[in-house]
Amino acid sequence: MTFSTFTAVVPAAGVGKRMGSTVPKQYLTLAGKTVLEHTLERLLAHDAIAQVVVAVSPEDAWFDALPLAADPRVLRATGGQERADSVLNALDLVTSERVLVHDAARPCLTMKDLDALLAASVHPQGAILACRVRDTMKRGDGKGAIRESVSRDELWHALTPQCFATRTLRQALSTALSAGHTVTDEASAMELAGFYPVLVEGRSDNIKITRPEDLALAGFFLQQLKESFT
Ligand SMILES: Nc1ccn([C@@H]2O[C@H](COP(=O)(O)OP(=O)(O)OP(=O)(O)O)[C@@H](O)[C@H]2O)c(=O)n1
Ligand SMILES: C[C@](O)(CO)[C@H](O)COP(=O)(O)O
Repeated sequence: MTFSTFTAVVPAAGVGKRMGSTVPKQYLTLAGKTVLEHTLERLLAHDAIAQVVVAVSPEDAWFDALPLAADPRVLRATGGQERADSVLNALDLVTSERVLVHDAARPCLTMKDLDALLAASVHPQGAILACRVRDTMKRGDGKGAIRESVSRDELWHALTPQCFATRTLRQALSTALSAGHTVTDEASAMELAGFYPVLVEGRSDNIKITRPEDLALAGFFLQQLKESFT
């Protein structure tokens, strides 16, 4: 399948509080390179991705040392206070009509999932990779006990990449942030603006490295993907 060209925005300005490492998690080493390098290589391997804008903290001393930072397809933007601020800053450098946003901390994206998302990106309201929740779901009462069971039939984990018309996403994020909303993914901003992005079922091993145990898990998944990856 051939696609028009996209820019990818990669928010990489987080400090990784939940990871608890001294080096931000996107610069931890995984199978011989940094998490961020794995992520960038996977995006740049796709023919439809012409450029990647990486949002990096102004204090970041690691990014410019990566060989990929000198790649003409890679641009550096200034990260912000929250993930959504970083994405909005990066969008200022995006000139393509459509953009996809992918966490620096998700290094196990497959080409097949990226293909599926880009194929769905013709949807005018946008599209995101997501996977169905597996376990029985409970709502807590806020005091440590169960209030009720919740049907899992309509519940999904929001993954990245998430793909939208650049102008619409910029407007949606900017409006949501100005109104003081907490926006943890791009789809949330689009929802607040009245859009209904499509859910594209992706692989559950496209994990976000969030806690210390996730690093070894991502290493295992990357090894498995290397053996089966097309
Ligand atoms: N101000 C921020 C915060 C996060 N991110 C990026 O957004 C992605 C997903 O966020 P998350 O996992 O929450 O990363 P951190 O904010 O680094 O983690 P924590 O919340 O544990 O501090 C990461 O690639 C992270 O670098 C960013 O670009 N700018
Ligand atoms: C964008 C994201 O990866 C989707 O799951 C997520 O929202 C990042 O933020 P979080 O604070 O780790 O939920």
